Amino acid sequence: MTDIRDYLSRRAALILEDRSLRRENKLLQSLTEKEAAADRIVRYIRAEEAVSVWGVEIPHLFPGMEFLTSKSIIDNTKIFKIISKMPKGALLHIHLEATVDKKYLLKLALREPSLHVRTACVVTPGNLTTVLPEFRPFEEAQSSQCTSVTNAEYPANAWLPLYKARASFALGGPEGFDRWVLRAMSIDPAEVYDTHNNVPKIWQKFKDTFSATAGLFLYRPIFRQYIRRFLLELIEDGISYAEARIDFLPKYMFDVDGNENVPHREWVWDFGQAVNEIRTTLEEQGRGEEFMGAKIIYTTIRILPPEEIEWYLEDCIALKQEFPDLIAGFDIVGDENAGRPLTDYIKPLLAFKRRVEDLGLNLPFILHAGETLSDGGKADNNLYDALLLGTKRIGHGFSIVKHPKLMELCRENEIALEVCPISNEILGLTPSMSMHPLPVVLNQGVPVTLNSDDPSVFGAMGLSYNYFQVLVSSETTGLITLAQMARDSIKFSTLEEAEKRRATSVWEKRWTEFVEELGNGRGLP
Ligand SMILES: O=c1[nH]cnc2c1ncn2[C@@H]1O[C@H](CO)[C@@H](O)[C@H]1O
Repeated sequence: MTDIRDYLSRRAALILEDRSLRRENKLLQSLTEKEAAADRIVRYIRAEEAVSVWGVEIPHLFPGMEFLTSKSIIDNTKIFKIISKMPKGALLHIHLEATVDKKYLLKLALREPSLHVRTACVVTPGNLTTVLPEFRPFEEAQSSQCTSVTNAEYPANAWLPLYKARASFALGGPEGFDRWVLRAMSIDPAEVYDTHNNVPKIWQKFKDTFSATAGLFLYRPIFRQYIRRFLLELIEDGISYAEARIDFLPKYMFDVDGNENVPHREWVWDFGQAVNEIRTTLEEQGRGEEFMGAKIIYTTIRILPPEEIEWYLEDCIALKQEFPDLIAGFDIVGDENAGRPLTDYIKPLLAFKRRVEDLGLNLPFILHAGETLSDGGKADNNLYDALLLGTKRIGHGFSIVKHPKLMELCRENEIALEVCPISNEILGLTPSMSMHPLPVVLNQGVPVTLNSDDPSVFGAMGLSYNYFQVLVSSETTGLITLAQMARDSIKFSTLEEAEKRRATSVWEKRWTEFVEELGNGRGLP
């Protein structure tokens, strides 16, 4: 092979062969002119911004770098503005407790006179960043001789009315109180990249954000408004359907009377009500096509002793029977490195599978697995169990690239990965998107959907930031790859076939409008 033309054609053939498993390959062979133009435009702008935005040496920037230090830069890029307008299909991996903007959540809380707050010790300048607020409602205001958690006389764990504790907060007044609470409910760059820069430490902080939020989230008047806001936030970012994981480990939430007595069926009921209301509102505005609804993936946490999981599995089945359109599947969540592996639960999980089959329910496992750096450890091995248990999709599957056989299984049996790029970076699995295993998975032809996991904790609202990080960190990946993932998000959802057809055709219509706008320049920032 010494002839240059011969060399170049063999080179092109080799590249084509190398990429032949990629799922967008078929699409690429049959692009409309407008799609091809939109793809070229995005590639052009990306290349230009790789130099003008990300080519700066001091401070060292690069596309796909740490999210929290680059977010304000991302916000101002043309690529981000374009991606924000793209229709995204379905969002299949999101933990409801970590979705709604925390400032909005705090605003909701401050409107609730029955809410109280407490801390495990006096809050001081020295412990401000580590002491967590805990919230809960009481029917009658609780009184204490002391009105402030910052007062040296504050008795540990004494409940104070929220508005009093806020007004009397000595470390910056009400604004200081808000800063303290918001900080406890989210993660900041100094924690991710400095004080908590490894997996166990950042998981500790991550779990604290859920503890700080729990008392607000699990208060019914807030819960109801929270779900509405969650749905509106999705729709705002071009997402038309979601399967949200909810942690059902607490058996009750607090009701408006301050009693902890609202059972799970009421949570699901409230969720369904919110979905219906948002649907009606959008239909009234002539925007009905933007929203196909939302479902719940029932989850419990991998700290649960195996003998206790049966109650939750039965609970999940009962909820599915009562709300067949709202319960999408079952999962066990939490830190896979620290918590129990799936093997601890095999017996009850197999029994659940049999029960579900006998009852003729459509209630699949949709399991977290392989969200880890380990190779052959218990968290990595969860992948074997998730697949053997017949998981419909895999939550994360970060470590699957170490297992060619498992990738083959996912490809052959069409088991999609729910990839959460920003989550993986912030939770310490990769220093940047350039090191993320996503390209390996894509090149192996494994179906992938992109997801946000815990957007309000990571400060990455919607899906656009995750789409952005993926698009800018690979030159193979283009707009058409993202389109494939968006299509796949509908295909691998638990929607019924007829609903999928409808969702896909609406998506196609919005996609066509999107590429046309890009092609004719109107959609350009
Ligand atoms: O990326 C994740 N992997 C595993 N568990 C998670 C992740 N994000 C959130 N949670 C867990 O989900 C529960 C709330 O639904 C929380 O317990 C949180 O730790």
